[in-house]
Amino acid sequence: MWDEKPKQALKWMQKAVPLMLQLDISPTPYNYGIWYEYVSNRNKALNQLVDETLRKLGNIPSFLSRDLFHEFVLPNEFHQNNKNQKSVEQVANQLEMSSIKMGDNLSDLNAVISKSRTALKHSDSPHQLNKVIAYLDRGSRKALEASQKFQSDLLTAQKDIQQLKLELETLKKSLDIDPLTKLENKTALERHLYEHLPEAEDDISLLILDIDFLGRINKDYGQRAGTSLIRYVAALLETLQLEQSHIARLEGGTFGIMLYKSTSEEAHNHAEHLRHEISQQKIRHKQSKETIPQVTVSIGVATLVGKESIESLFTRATTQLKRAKQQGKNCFCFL
Ligand SMILES: Nc1nc2c(ncn2[C@@H]2O[C@H](COP(=O)(O)OP(=O)(O)OP(=O)(O)O)[C@@H](O)[C@H]2O)c(=O)[nH]1
Repeated sequence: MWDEKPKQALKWMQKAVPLMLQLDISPTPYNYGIWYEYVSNRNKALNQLVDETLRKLGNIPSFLSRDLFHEFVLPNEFHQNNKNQKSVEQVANQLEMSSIKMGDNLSDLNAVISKSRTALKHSDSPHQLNKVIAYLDRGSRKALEASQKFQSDLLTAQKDIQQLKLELETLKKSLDIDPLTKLENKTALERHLYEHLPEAEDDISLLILDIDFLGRINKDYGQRAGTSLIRYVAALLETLQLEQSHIARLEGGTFGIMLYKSTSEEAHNHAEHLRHEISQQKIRHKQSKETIPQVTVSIGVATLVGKESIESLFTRATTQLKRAKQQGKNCFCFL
């Protein structure tokens, strides 16, 4: 996508934008990049993935746009600047050098063996035979040393590869974690929802839970107290977590809870359970030791229906949360 002529670039852009509008694709920088590349039709793997995802899900989820963009659209130079990419390249280069050396040493050993064979045909005295044996001995010892060195290079490469794998895993995880509460973030929750979508049979629910009057708590007790409260609620939600569920902090004092393999009735019961448990907490302000007036939450619940999109599920749960707030808070609403 980086070195075509302006006329060609304009042509592709003019093709990409109407297609995005037609398919109702959000106009994000990631999506522009992906659809530009898509209409250029030069990356079969990308086009296949996009077509398949559209067929299955009806749109391209935001986390997937990001992944596709990084995998297919970013220029190679970017990847080469990437630290992990560089480390992998280094390991591959070292392995390549070791294997070339090992190849050379094996060819040397082959030459020694073949020369020894020829010499053997003409060796009719113990003295000559001794010379051939000594020659073979030297050759095989050299090959043995080379193979030991190769083995140790392989072990080092294995260690480096394991380390890189760990680093990548940690990096991947950190992208999905909310630093404030250590719960997962919205991207991770969306990922879980999309993962469960193919087998969903109206048994996925989304609860959006929001701490009531957080602004007032911030004002009365200070921002730090408000933030501690967010962490407190996060920890409590984790302890009350159902087995088949995922919890994430979406933003501020708002959390998303996805329940899978549970009926809408179970989702309503869980929402009520969470609301009740939180309202029963006696929370003290750390500095003044004063008990904070009852902390409550409002919850919006929506259960996935038919071929509904995740975006629509979020919208419906948010609408229900708004209703709960309007109905006086400390309650849950569903549709
Ligand atoms: N302490 C703290 N406050 C935050 C954080 N993120 C957002 N907020 C605050 O949370 C408050 C949320 O305000 P609103 O959405 O108006 O809601 P509210 O005051 O909780 O009132 P209701 O939701 O209507 O009950 C705002 O004052 C934000 O500044 C955070 O990380 N820490």
